[in-house]
Amino acid sequence: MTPDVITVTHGVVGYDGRPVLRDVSLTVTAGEVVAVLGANGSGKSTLIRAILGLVPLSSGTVTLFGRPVRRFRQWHRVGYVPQRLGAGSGVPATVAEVVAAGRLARRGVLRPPGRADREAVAEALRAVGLTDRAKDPVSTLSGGQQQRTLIARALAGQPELLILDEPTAGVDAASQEAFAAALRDFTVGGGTVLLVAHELGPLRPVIGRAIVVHQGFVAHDGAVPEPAGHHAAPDHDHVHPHGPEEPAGLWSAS
Ligand SMILES: Nc1ncnc2c1ncn2[C@@H]1O[C@H](COP(=O)(O)OP(=O)(O)OP(=O)(O)O)[C@@H](O)[C@H]1O
Repeated sequence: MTPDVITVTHGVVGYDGRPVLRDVSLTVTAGEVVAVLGANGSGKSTLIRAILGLVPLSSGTVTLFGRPVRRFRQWHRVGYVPQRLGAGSGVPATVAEVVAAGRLARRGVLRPPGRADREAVAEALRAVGLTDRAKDPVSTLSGGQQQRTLIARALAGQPELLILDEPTAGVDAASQEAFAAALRDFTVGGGTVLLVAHELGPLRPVIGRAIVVHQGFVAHDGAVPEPAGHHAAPDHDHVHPHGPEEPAGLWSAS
């Protein structure tokens, strides 16, 4: 049996007493690439942050690699790319330095980087197509390239699970393609991915399953739904996971 990497069981999360996730259950198993979809404010980032133990559940449970997230200590097994961090703004660090920071959880701050660290950084830069920019200050990169730098930083830690919050939002097409290729390599190596997305674009072929969050519940868990405008396609399988009040346009009803 494929081991469970993430489980959420009847997860409830609220801010200031206002419920955001009302009753969410899901399981992600090793080697899956799962997209979390849903309208703005539906709770996608909150779900990701609850999975990482960054926001507390008011009820329910989360496990990572079979351990309750509260007691999870093996953070080197997880790579996290938060939403719109902005690696570059005002930071004089080079691309290679930012990516090398992704090794810290593995080697600790006191030990100087060794050959394995240097190789992991080089491999992560290659995976996202930024090898030729390694020595450039991050601030000189485009927004998409900065986002790729953050993804490389997560990859450099050689995690088993990658969690990414809107990794391709506002990212140029070339960076989206590079990211899709990096994800494919990561999963070929046995990695598991959970990512939040608004539009899948070039990521679409890499995604194996979609979870649609709607009004604090999982409205759909299964095949990747087609976005609006694809209903006439001959292979359209009529997956309509959205609720009746969901605004049209993202994963719209026909
Ligand atoms: N730290 C917080 N404190 C209070 N309310 C919050 C906090 N974080 C998020 N919220 C609220 O919770 C709801 C869900 O937010 P969340 O960021 O999880 O949604 P999302 O689906 O990721 O949205 P988007 O697609 O716009 O990024 C929103 O109404 C948001 O305003």
